[in-house]
Amino acid sequence: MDENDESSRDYLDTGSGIGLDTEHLSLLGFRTILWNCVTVEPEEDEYEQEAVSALNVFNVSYVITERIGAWWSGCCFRGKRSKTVLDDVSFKFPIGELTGILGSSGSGKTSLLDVISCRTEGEVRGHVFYKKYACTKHFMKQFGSYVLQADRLLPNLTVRETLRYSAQLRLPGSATSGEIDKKVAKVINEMGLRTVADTRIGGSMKRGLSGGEKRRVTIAIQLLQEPRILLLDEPTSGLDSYTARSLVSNLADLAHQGKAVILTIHQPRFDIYKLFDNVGILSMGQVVYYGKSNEMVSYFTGIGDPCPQYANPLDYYVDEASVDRRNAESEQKTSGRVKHLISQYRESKLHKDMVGDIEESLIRYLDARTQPEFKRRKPSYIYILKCLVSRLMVNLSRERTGYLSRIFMMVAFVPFICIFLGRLKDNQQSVQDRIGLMYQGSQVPYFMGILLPVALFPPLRDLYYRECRDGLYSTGAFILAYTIHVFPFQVISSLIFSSIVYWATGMNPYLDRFGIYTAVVVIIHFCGEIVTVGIMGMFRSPHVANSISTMILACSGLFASGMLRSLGSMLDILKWISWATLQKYCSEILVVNEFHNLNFTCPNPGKINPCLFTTGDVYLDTFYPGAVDHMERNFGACVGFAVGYVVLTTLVFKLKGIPNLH
Ligand SMILES: Nc1ncnc2c1ncn2[C@@H]1O[C@H](COP(=O)(O)OP(=O)(O)OP(=O)(O)O)[C@@H](O)[C@H]1O
Repeated sequence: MDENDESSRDYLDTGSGIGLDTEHLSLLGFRTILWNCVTVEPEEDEYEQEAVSALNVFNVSYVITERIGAWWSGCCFRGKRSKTVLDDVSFKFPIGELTGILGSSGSGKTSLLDVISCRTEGEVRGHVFYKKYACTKHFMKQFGSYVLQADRLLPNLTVRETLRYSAQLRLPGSATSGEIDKKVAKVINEMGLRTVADTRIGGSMKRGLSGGEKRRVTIAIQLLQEPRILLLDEPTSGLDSYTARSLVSNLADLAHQGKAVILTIHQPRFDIYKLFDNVGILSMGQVVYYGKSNEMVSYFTGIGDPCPQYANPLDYYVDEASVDRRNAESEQKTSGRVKHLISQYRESKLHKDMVGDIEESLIRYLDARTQPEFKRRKPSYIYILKCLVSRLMVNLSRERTGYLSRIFMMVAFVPFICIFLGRLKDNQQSVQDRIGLMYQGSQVPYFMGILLPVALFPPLRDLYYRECRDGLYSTGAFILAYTIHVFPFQVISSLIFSSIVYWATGMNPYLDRFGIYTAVVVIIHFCGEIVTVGIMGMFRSPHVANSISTMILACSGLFASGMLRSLGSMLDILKWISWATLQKYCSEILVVNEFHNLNFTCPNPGKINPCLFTTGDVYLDTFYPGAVDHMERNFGACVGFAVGYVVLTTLVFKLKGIPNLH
């Protein structure tokens, strides 16, 4: 799904609004709501001042299409089936209050947050509006924040650095360094991170923050842009009960400062329950209870299901709302009970009053509907690029293994090449040795270019997915920043590699030829990395990217280099394909660079060991005819490939879109 595809919430945002007014209440069931797009800042409007203002979710259903059977069966109708994830649910989330959404696994909690934040993958019906504003993707990007279940943070940055870089990307371009620092200090205090502000985040290999502190950092990042709506998917998962309580208490404080804070949670302790202003219990995509937390027990008691003494009400009622699927009999029994609870809630005064309230708000929303002007003054492209490059550099500089492997991994291959080939001579056998050496020169840098991103790119990609979804920067800026940050390392490692291999094996001893060899190694190394990154935009698994990229390298080495088999004797189709490979051009450059103007000795001319190649040019005329005259063309093609791969990688990431991360 395209991140910028506003039409995915088409039920909210098309048309002119002509003819829709309060008399059209009968239209409450319709799918498309319209508004006039005028430029009003939310604070400036009296509608904003009203105590009834809230985030409203009205009659929302969410249906996804899931594939069944083998992957190829998805292309015909029979291979798919629809699943109703949320079925006609309504909520009124008051501003300034903390709401907990509970339910057993698969009850639709995360899906509800997905719908509110416009991150859905299926068909959504119903209305989501905040005061008089439709909650479109644009609106949510500007005024809402969604804290996902997983913390996607760079492990080598400190808390302060993480927040500082995020602030640079999030705050208006006009924000000064002092303002950014102030903002960062504020959220550090708000989330209770003062004592760990200068501690590294840490990762699986190197310990840093605790799980609870990482959650706080993730939330703090979202607070930087002062959202009005804060959604959190299981913020307490994996935390001990004390840490979970203190986190929820923080969230309650934030809500009471005037935000609508909604979090999903599995089974909170009683002291967490007391922190919620409102509680919603979902089951099978429907609502079992939604209302004030302190009225929940009396509601259930009223419908004949009192909470046993000493039981935690949330535990008890979430259990009551769960379906036991261990066997058919218990499934039938428990699902009957849950259906009864759902229908009782739908018939309850509590639900009817809330729906009545939302309908009233909907009429007012329809009358006053408008959208705030989306005029977030983003930082300039150059500023964003500088910030991204700087963050990548700092992150890499803190990771010794990654940093050293960027410089020395290719060099580790040098001894094998030198020991295997030894020092080149100028006899007939050295023709074969030279070809072997050129082949290594065209393969090793590419292969090393594959290995590095397989290990180092995935966490950066995850961070990009989150930040790009939050609208902080474009795909192009990310790929360019990545390219800029790896390029110096590629030049350095290629230079070390070529300096040793070139002089130790005794290739053509001219500085200009050494320069050409090095330049080709840099280009090949660069292309190997960027192609792999592009494939990782297509496939989530780094191992798949590794395999595909290695296969591309092996195949193009086979039929495009001319070093394993003469190009002239190959099938025409393979010859044509070879024109579309980097290997063809860089191999020609390497071979000409080494063989042109080279003389070979011929010990017994005309007798045994017939002298096939008296000079390197004879070899070139035989196997690479015309290559000497194509040096500029071939160089141009290699540079073109490098630039083309960057563009292609950006396109792949853009077209593939951002997966629905949780
Ligand atoms: N994009 C999707 N594709 C397939 N199934 C989906 C999708 N989104 C939601 N579902 C299904 O909808 C149901 C509700 O999922 P959801 O993630 O909202 O549940 P949840 O209550 O958050 O569960 P948990 O507590 O385990 O995270 C599940 O059965 C899930 O498999």
